[in-house]
Amino acid sequence: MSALTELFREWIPQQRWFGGKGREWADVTEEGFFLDRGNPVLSVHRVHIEYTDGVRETYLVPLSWRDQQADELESAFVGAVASEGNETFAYDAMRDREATAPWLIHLAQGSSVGPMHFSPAGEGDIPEGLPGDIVSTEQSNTSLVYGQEAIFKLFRRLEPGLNPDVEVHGALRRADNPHIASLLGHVEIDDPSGAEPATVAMLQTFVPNASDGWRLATASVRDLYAEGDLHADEVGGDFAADSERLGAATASVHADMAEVLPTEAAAAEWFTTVSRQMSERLDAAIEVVPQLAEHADGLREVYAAVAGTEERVVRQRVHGDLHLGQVLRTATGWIILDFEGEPARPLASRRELDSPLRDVAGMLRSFDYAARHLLVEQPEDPQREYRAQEWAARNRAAFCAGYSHARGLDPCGDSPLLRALEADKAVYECVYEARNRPHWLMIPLQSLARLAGRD
Ligand SMILES: Nc1ncnc2c1ncn2[C@@H]1O[C@H](COP(=O)(O)OP(=O)(O)O)[C@@H](O)[C@H]1O
Ligand SMILES: O=P(O)(O)O[C@H]1O[C@H](CO)[C@@H](O[C@H]2O[C@H](CO)[C@@H](O)[C@H](O)[C@H]2O)[C@H](O)[C@H]1O
Repeated sequence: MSALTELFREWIPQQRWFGGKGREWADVTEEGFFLDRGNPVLSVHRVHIEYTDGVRETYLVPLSWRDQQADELESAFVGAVASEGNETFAYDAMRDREATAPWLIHLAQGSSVGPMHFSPAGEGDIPEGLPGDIVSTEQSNTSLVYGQEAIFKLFRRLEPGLNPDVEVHGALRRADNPHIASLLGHVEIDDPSGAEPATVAMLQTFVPNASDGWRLATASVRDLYAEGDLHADEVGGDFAADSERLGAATASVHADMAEVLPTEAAAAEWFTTVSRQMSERLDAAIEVVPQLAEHADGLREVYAAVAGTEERVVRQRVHGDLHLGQVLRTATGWIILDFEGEPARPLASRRELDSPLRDVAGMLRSFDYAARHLLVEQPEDPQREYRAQEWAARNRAAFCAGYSHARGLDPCGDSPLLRALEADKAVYECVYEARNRPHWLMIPLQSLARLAGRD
């Protein structure tokens, strides 16, 4: 094994963006090239990991190289490598500000470097020459903000094919949708085995002076808890009007996606397939989170009800992982981000036509999350639990009303599919939390008691 792959074996599992947590590594190889030979030198590596369960994944890791250790970059240090008698020091290039300019310079020029191809969208200015600052929120990918003008998102896990984030943003821009940020360009890398190129990165206009929905919603919940006996509609930080606008923004995005991307009426087999897939996902999730087993019977009934449904659903492209952390509130309204779907799903399945209720369910789950997350670190308090539920119910209803007014169809009626999609999302969240934030596992687990019909 090369010195570099040894470093990756140590360093990658500790990175927030690494999706293979909890899996044992069987083998690792890497292939790299130089993207920029300036100071510092910038190299890009595709790291191919094979796990003992046979699954293979490829991650993208850009490194910056220095002749001496840089104290100010201590938290970005990956390791030292000896070459021809000298030691060079490798850093996480996304945290090394001096190594961030080449991405935009190449995008502005539309260059190709080795296997990597940079494509400007031809709309809006690319602020080349500026350094980028890493976005510090918890992320599946890694983003750099360039001078509050543009945001560059590096997709860490590579798969052949155009990333839906680039594809959908491009389509919604053509539809002139007001609830998205403009696409400024994207980057692809050739596949070594001749498959379609993988999308490496996306550049978008940065939305300044905005707050994300999670921050706003949880501030509203905090206000409610601070106010002794008042109800959600009586305290200053009521979020319902914003939830309603968010419902309308979601409906607008769905309507445009259905207009400019393919659609298809759902046939009976689709409901059967969705029901089976949910059950399979539950089986896999129980392996990771054994506590899910106590809800399994109830959940299987909820999923079985989907197979027999006669709902009229038009399948279309959807967001796929819509939650309060994916929406930004500006002075004028909501912007929806990150159309790449659930990061753990294979790319092909993230591009499949689906029910828009998948996104409605994601957002309904998120209201539940926002309401409950403060309870996790508190001793049990039935009064607060009641208020959390009240807050969630109020905002869920407002979101549905906003969606319904804007699209002329109520997404939240008594739908077996919606209930099953909510349960399926909560099962996904249990696995996500067990792997990334075990202290939050209780949030989706407690919701599952309700969704599986035990509460
Ligand atoms: N166009 C944008 N303008 C302003 N902030 C953005 C923009 N795009 C993303 N962000 C910020 O970056 C965070 C992560 O972006 P996101 O696309 O959701 O990445 P990930 O796929 O890693 O979750 C968002 O929660 C938001 O705070
Ligand atoms: O934003 P990502 O694409 O990285 O999505 C993943 O991480 C999310 C957490 O950051 C996770 O969302 C869950 O926690 C949110 C609060 O942090 C909450 O608003 C969501 O409702 C809940 O699902 C998401 O599931 C995961 O895919």
